[in-house]
Amino acid sequence: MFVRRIAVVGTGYVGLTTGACLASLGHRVVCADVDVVKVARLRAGQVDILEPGLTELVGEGQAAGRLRFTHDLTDAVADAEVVFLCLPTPMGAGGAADLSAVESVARDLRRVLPYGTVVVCKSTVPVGTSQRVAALLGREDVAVVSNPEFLREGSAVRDFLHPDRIVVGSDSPQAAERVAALFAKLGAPTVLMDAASAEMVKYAANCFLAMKLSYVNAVAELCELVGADVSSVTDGMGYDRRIGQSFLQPGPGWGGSCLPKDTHAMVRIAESVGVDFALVKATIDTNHRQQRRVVDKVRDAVGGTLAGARVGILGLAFKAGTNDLRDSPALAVAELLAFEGAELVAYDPEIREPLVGMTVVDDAYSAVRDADAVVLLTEWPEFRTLDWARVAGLMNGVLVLDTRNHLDDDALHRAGLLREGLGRRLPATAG
Ligand SMILES: NC(=O)C1=CN([C@@H]2O[C@H](COP(=O)(O)OP(=O)(O)OC[C@H]3O[C@@H](n4cnc5c(N)ncnc54)[C@H](O)[C@@H]3O)[C@@H](O)[C@H]2O)C=CC1
Ligand SMILES: O=C(O)[C@H]1O[C@H](OP(=O)(O)OP(=O)(O)OC[C@H]2O[C@@H](n3ccc(=O)[nH]c3=O)[C@H](O)[C@@H]2O)[C@H](O)[C@@H](O)[C@@H]1O
Repeated sequence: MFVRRIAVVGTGYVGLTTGACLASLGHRVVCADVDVVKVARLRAGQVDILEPGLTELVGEGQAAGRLRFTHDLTDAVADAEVVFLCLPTPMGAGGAADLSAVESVARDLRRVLPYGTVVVCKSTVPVGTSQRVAALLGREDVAVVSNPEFLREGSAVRDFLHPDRIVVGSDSPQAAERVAALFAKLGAPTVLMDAASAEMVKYAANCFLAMKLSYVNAVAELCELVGADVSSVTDGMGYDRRIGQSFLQPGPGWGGSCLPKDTHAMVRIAESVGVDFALVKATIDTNHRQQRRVVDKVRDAVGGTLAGARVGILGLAFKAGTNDLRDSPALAVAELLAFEGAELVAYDPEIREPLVGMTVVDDAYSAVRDADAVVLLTEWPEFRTLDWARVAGLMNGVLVLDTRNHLDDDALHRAGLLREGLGRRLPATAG
């Protein structure tokens, strides 16, 4: 394998994982970030995001002299052969992706890139961005490649090192080959295509995943009404290999730093070419409906009005295994509950920071104390093994709304609690 000199711009979930993993594959990597505090912490080996294996890889890379951090872009790219852009592309005005970070770095790179560098856009960006980056770079000698990233938070390193596929798109086949070669050691299926298609793959994949989840949440609602059990339904569906078992778990709505923004961006991409992407719009609407359904259930549980009701919240992160709160459905539900006057006490094993509209406490038992109802919003394993008799003794009410179908019915029932999951009928009696 060729060892390449690589620069990675942006050291968030994607950039840090990319940098540390490429260094672990033997490449020489310099990571740049505008956040000087983050750079200083990374130099000291301190990784602030919860990603198994990442701290170790950062330490090993630095110790081996293959991984370095800087806040100086010029320094980072000084002798780079390939430069990865792993910059944020948050939801901007009207739902479109905000490309300001990508564009500003492209402008800055114009004068400092060594001759013949390949610039790789790993950020999720609308079709045409590679061309836009090429125009901003304004360098005939520099090729631009789209290499969308498919890792999930909480398993970023594993996903990066064992990807289902690698997508590399460029209007320069040589540049695409050069980028694909960086990952050769991973032995993953590599799909080469033009830049526009690669940019589209990322949105098409994330929107498909979101659509699958909204579909299953809508099926869960129907199951409640017709008396079916969504777990059995998805089990029965999932054995069909065309459907698959994964990504069929109902929840309080899907969230996170990407599915929400990418579905909105897709709607805007479609609008920009005169298409009304009704399917993706319905996917987003169904997600909001799911969050409201959770609130309706909590309201019912506390006697029809949330004003003055005390609600214990278990879980705030957008899914288990991460401390990321960006676009967390738990926060969306909490906001709706607070809007109706509920008093919220929340616990999440990985969140300690104070949050507006609720009291964040240090343990689950403090969260459920005096609660008229408890709602589980993130599927942390530790919630399965709570002492439910203790919970029952602390609570004021008896209902635990389990929006992740994560808890053991019998354990709660034995403690005299009423557990309501999603997508199944309410148990008739509590103990
Ligand atoms: N978080 C995820 O699981 C995934 C994210 N993506 C995409 O990857 C891109 C990056 O996402 P994340 O890593 O989650 O973002 P992030 O917010 O975790 O990290 C972005 C980093 O870029 C830095 N930054 C911002 N402006 C900069 C500039 N001008 N120069 C240098 N550094 C700068 C920030 O300080 C931050 O450290 C986005 O387009 C996202 O949609 C793609 C796949 C997975
Ligand atoms: O572009 C991105 O940033 C990434 O977005 C998602 O990854 P991630 O945001 O880490 O989270 P997921 O594991 O996909 O979960 C998203 C949301 O769906 C929910 N979910 C997921 C699976 C499921 O069966 N049910 C369910 O409700 C999760 O709780 C979470 O709120 C995609 O899975 C990644 O492939 C993609 O790279």
